[in-house]
Amino acid sequence: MNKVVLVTGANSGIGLALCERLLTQDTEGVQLCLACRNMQRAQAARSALLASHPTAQVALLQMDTSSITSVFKAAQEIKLRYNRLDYLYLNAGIMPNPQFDVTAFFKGLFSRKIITMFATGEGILTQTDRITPDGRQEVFATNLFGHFLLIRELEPILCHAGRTSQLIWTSSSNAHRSAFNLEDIQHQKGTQPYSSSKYASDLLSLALNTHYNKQGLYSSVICPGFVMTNLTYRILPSFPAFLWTLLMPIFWLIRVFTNMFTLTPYNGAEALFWLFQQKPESLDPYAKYHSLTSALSNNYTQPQKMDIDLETSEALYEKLLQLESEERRKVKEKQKPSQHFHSNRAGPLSS
Ligand SMILES: NC(=O)C1=CN([C@@H]2O[C@H](COP(=O)(O)OP(=O)(O)OC[C@H]3O[C@@H](n4cnc5c(N)ncnc54)[C@H](OP(=O)(O)O)[C@@H]3O)[C@@H](O)[C@H]2O)C=CC1
Ligand SMILES: CC(C)CCC[C@@H](C)[C@H]1CC[C@H]2C3=C(CC[C@]12C)[C@@]1(C)CCC(=O)C[C@@H]1CC3
Repeated sequence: MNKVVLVTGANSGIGLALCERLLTQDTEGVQLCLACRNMQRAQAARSALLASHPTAQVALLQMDTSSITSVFKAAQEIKLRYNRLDYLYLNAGIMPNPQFDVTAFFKGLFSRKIITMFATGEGILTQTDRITPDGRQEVFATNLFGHFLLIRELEPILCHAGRTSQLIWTSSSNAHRSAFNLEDIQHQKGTQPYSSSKYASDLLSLALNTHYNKQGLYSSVICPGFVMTNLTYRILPSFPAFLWTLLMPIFWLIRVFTNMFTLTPYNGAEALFWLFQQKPESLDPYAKYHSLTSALSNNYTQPQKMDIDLETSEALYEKLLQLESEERRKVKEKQKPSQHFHSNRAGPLSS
């Protein structure tokens, strides 16, 4: 039977490269669903995939992970379209208003931390977050919470007796414990919402394994390395695309010192693709699976233990469940006046 695979943020970068790789491996064997916020960009991605794989099954779904209503609506639509979901790639992500600290970068160049700086971006990047119309921090809502709600809504088609399903998070080497605070999970106070959201996804993946493995649902985390995509181009907005291209020889040279410079979306998608081929029961819930590219341009996937613990992951999970209840309550409140007219119809969010 065809595997049903849903990818969020599938219209560009690493998400799109993953779709291309999945179809190249087995065009007829997968039913792809590209979940994107912008349908024009989604259409363009679908056309590109069909151009190289004309017989492939590629469906589109509108979903903005930063919007609670959009996530609930998309989840309803998914449950109508599919009665099983084998792989859910939680890949959509943003790093808004990045600020690149040039002084810290030059200091880093002459310090012992130079390799870590290039591999993780640690110490040289901050961001200014925004508030969504739902009143949540945008980075938290987009990268983490929208995905959490989606998983919770899709539980009936992800958890099936006698078979397994996989959740696969695109995390980052930029995920740091120091950027995350259990008392401020949305990162309202700090200047590293991106790092915080990615560390939270590492923790959440562990908690999801704790709560769902017995129902056949497994969660894993990957790091794509440093990849040239829309997200990274925006880090230096005054830097035109051709200058990035001119820097490529330097980046290839850096690969000699860190294999995290995967650079292309194809290479960055290596671990996402590798996990597709693994038995989920054999995976380590404490490991982050890294896409790596050697100096000779060979791609491979390597697990690395994450700096996470069960207690913090459970505490985060509890807080997310609380936020989820709040959101469900708000949605029910909004639905109340119309219930008067549709009293016998179960609403899409009645679960
Ligand atoms: N590039 C890198 O070096 C690294 C990237 N990552 C992670 O990889 C993932 C993919 O990013 P990458 O391919 O690099 O960058 P891209 O910007 O190319 O891809 C991000 C994707 O997420 C989508 N997206 C953003 N916000 C939303 C939203 N609110 N709702 C739905 N979709 C949304 C984007 O859609 P749209 O086109 O409409 O903006 C786009 O399709 C992200 O999670 C990122 O954090 C992790 C480590 C390193
Ligand atoms: C010569 C200079 C202009 C080179 C500047 C390089 C930096 C902009 C990059 C070096 C390491 C990169 C990196 C990221 C962003 C860009 C760098 C800081 C990420 C933080 C992007 C998002 C991630 O999730 C992890 C990346 C780690 C490495």
